[in-house]
Amino acid sequence: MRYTALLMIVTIDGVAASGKSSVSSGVAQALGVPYVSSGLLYRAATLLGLEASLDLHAAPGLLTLLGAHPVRLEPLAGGNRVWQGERELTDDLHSSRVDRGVSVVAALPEVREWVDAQLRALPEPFVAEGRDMGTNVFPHASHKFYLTASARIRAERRARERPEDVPAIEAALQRRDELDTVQSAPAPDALVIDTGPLDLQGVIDTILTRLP
Ligand SMILES: Nc1ncnc2c1ncn2[C@@H]1O[C@H](COP(=O)(O)OP(=O)(O)O)[C@@H](O)[C@H]1O
Ligand SMILES: Nc1ccn([C@H]2C[C@H](O)[C@@H](COP(=O)(O)OP(=O)(O)O)O2)c(=O)n1
Repeated sequence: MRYTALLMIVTIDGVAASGKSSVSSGVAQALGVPYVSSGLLYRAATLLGLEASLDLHAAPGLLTLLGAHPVRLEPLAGGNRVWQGERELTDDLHSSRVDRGVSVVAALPEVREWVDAQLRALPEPFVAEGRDMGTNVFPHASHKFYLTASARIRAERRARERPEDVPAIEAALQRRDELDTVQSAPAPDALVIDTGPLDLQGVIDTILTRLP
């Protein structure tokens, strides 16, 4: 573990499927700290809302559900896990159904407050990834990064994890980029990295060389 990682928050934001969680996991493992995948909490709220047949545009029903059956994020360096009581939700959070609904849920200010409160309660140090880690949730973070890549490249990468073909995934990513625009601006002090020409280790190394 790097000694200097002991009191740091590193934020890695970016667009959908730009590599945030894979890169954060690699950086966190190199630093010997956990990483925190904020999108999983938005995905968990979406999954539970869908399972309960709730209107995803209506915050009160969702918050009542989340209050009655609390969700817990387990921020491990190798991969985050999400629990609702004894039930592990992790494997159900990356379906196309959740992909389609999550931007609607993430646009609700009350749900954003629910997520932010859980994130701010986590003990430092960690690497946090999402859309607004460097702008809204941890503006005081010591090191901030923002990942981009073209929609086609992101769709090609994600096609390896989803049953749909590349054009369908690309269209869905572009739709979600638009819906997520409000909370997805890079922090002014973030280093923007185009991951298109880089492999995963290349992105991780680009970040690690900028950390103390
Ligand atoms: N630079 C890269 N080069 C090639 N594949 C990548 C790169 N970054 C991420 N990937 C792959 O792209 C997919 C999406 O990455 P992921 O980390 O899930 O993105 P995000 O968390 O931004 O949605 C994964 O299969 C991952 O292994
Ligand atoms: N800090 C965050 C993290 C995610 N979100 C929203 C935006 C995304 O559409 C969903 C899911 O995010 P996640 O990072 O898990 O998904 P992608 O891998 O980027 O497709 O949640 C957000 O609004 N703010």
